[in-house]
Amino acid sequence: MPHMDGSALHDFLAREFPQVAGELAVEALDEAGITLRLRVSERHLRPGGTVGGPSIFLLGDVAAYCAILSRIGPRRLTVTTNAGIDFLRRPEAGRDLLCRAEVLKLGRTLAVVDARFRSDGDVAAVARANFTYSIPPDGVS
Ligand SMILES: CC(C)(COP(=O)(O)OP(=O)(O)OC[C@H]1O[C@@H](n2cnc3c(N)ncnc32)[C@H](O)[C@@H]1OP(=O)(O)O)[C@@H](O)C(=O)NCCC(=O)NCCSC(=O)Cc1ccccc1
Repeated sequence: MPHMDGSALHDFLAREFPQVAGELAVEALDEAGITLRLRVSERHLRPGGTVGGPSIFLLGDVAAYCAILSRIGPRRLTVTTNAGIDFLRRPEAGRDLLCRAEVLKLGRTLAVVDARFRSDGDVAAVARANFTYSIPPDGVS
């Protein structure tokens, strides 16, 4: 069983990361990972009218963070130490973005997460990313 379910993750983000919590929603959560939705609005668009890279990265970073916290509990100081992203296709402006983030390895100090992004209603990936996080030492949350 996960240490944090979708509702607990939602409450955690609302409390700890209110800057973005309102535009993100947990779609699905299971043992392997999470699907997080970005409610796309005007502020996520780049010149040309497609969803911009910073917004895609934000969605992936929070999805990966939540995938890890669902397994280890609310360790706030779990921090991103490495990330790489391939932008494959232009996501459409008028559709939400979904990110599926799966924990490939959960160690004592490092967690490695694989993420795929698609526009809602499409199957083709618009981006893929890898994230590594440092899990804080015992006693540091
Ligand atoms: C801390 C570490 C990852 C590793 O450090 P090292 O090279 O091993 O050693 P160093 O001497 O520098 O520090 C050791 C001291 O640090 C304390 N400690 C605290 N936490 C941790 C931890 N997790 N892991 C390890 N240590 C941790 C620890 O108790 C110790 O304290 P002490 O000395 O005994 O009193 C460092 O490279 C760093 O901070 N990098 C920048 C990371 C960054 O800013 N990322 C971007 C933003 S993150 C984000 O946005 C996430 C997010 C996503 C989505 C949504 C929301 C959030």
